[in-house]
Amino acid sequence: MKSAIPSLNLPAAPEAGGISEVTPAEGLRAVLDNLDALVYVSDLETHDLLYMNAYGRKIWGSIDGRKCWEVLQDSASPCDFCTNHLLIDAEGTPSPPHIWEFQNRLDQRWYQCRDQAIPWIDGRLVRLEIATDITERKEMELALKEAHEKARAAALEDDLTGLRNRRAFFELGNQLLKQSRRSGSPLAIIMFDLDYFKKINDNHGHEAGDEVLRHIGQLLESNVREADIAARIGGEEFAILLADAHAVQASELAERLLELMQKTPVRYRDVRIRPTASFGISALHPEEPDLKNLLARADNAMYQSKALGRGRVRIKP
Ligand SMILES: Nc1nc2c(ncn2[C@@H]2O[C@H](COP(=O)(O)OP(=O)(O)OP(=O)(O)O)[C@@H](O)[C@H]2O)c(=O)[nH]1
Repeated sequence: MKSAIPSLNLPAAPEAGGISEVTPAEGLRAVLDNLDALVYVSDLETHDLLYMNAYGRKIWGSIDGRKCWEVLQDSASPCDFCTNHLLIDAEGTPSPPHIWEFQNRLDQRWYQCRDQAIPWIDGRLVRLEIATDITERKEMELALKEAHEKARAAALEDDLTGLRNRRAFFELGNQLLKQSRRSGSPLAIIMFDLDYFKKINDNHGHEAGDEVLRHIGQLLESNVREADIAARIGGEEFAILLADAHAVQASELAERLLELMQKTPVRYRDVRIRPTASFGISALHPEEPDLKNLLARADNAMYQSKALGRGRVRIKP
């Protein structure tokens, strides 16, 4: 006895009497309805759903007289991410399959979709989508990406103050410097070192010193703009890169920080500590090779502040 559809390897149907013969359509339906993937066909223009296999109907329900965006997305209009326009070229001939990944709004699962324009049984071109659930892989990828971003953020942050660390200062600072050179906008730097910090540690303990450093971190966080880069670049050394600013603006900010250090003492147990710092300011030269150079000038100015008695601001143009 021969099978009715040998290419589908279906069981042979009896030729006469008994059970009716298996048609090619039934055979294809058996294959499509047992696939572990969504398969659907919709009209490229009207978005009417013409076919959806059992996998899809089980998740998204019946397709009768409904559009793909109603069934698959519960939307009131075509999806803004619809790929129909990518499936045929300007002459109206089918383009190569378009493969993409997205998260379905209704079941919140991730799918890899393979979209293609194919000739339908009545001759018109229609959209065929085959979508495979890739949620587990996607979740693993997203978790890995998140862990990677967290690790990177931690590697660029100073644990004690929450400011950028030295590495981040140079990494981000050099980017900002290049950007400023390209756009021709000014860039200024403030560098400061706390005065007689060793005495704070010696007199009140290391924990009190840490509290002072944290306090300085908060002062910087609340006084620099989003575009600026504030960092702790050494034990009691800080630097701020000020985007789109000249030395005079940097100097004004430094004076304000010095004043705030005096006005808002650090409370540690029963003592109030009023730290001061020596500030050095500089600004980007048109031919500045890198951030190291700019920082070296600010460092030089900072040492002048120390030499002149500390608790002051010096500019080295
Ligand atoms: N509490 C605390 N102290 C630190 C930290 N990092 C560095 N220090 C201390 O900072 C002090 C720096 O001392 P010095 O380099 O002599 O400088 P200074 O006492 O501030 O004196 P001048 O800079 O000359 O005004 C040292 O005692 C370091 O141990 C830190 O993370 N926490």
